[in-house]
Amino acid sequence: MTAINVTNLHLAYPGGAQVLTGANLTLAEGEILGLLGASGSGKSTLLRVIAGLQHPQTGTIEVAGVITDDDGEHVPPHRRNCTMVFQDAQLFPHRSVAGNVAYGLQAANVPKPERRRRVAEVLEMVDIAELANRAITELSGGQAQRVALARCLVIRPAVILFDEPLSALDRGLRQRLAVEIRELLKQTGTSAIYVTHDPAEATTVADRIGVVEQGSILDLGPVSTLNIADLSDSVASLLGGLGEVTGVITAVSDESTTVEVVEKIVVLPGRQGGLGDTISVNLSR
Ligand SMILES: Nc1ncnc2c1ncn2[C@@H]1O[C@H](COP(=O)(O)OP(=O)(O)OP(=O)(O)O)[C@@H](O)[C@H]1O
Repeated sequence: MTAINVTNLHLAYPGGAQVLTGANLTLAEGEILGLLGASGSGKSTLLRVIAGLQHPQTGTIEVAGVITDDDGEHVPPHRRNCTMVFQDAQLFPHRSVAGNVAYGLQAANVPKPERRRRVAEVLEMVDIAELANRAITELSGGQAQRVALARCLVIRPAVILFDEPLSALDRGLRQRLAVEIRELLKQTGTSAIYVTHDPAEATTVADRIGVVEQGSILDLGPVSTLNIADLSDSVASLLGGLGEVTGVITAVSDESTTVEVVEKIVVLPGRQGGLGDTISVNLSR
């Protein structure tokens, strides 16, 4: 079974340009897709459509084996086997941390003892057990995103849709949380689409990278085989720009090497050096 199947999606805002023009996407069970794209390319729109918060004009969407959109028929958001994490967390300000996390279980009439057990378990997983009774207004940005993630994980959805969840946080925290989010998704077998502007974050979290361009989704394939030399200029620029650059390696694995060049991030295929090494990269073709 596939986690998500999107076929030939079209969407235009009233009075606006066509945003999605025949977008196709397949996400395997347990897979994480990192989605990049220029500002205004339609990344948020795509996630909102998959979540059921907006309806496409035409096209078919299937989430965890269930058709959710087809020919004017739409399954409401709360009946889809997917949830969404937003940039600004969107927590309920009048509920405590535990109250926010319990919300989805209450709505699903999960009995109180099981609710308590599952909330405690997931707060432990995202490493904020000690914040259970804390007011939402007293949380840092990073803590708020941990609560938002816990609120999704607790209902055990097949798919989580992330819309720039870490972009309000500073780079160091962003890299750390990106690693944790990947671990949690893999540990729970949850599939995900992860929208971000930051290519380093995308390659840290995702198995595969896609780009939203001109209304459709371009699949760049697995992170381990990403090669900037194969990409068009517009896509390469999303991954860090062109030309000769020198920078410091900030993340390295057998699959990819991330180089930070002042405020620019470049992702290279394979292992190209050690953490903290200075490296020169020629991105011209
Ligand atoms: N409610 C709306 N009404 C009209 N146009 C909209 C609406 N929401 C988004 N748009 C337009 O649709 C296009 C796609 O927007 P969307 O927010 O999906 O892009 P995005 O890739 O997520 O952008 P960003 O990276 O800046 O968040 C943009 O041109 C935007 O101005």
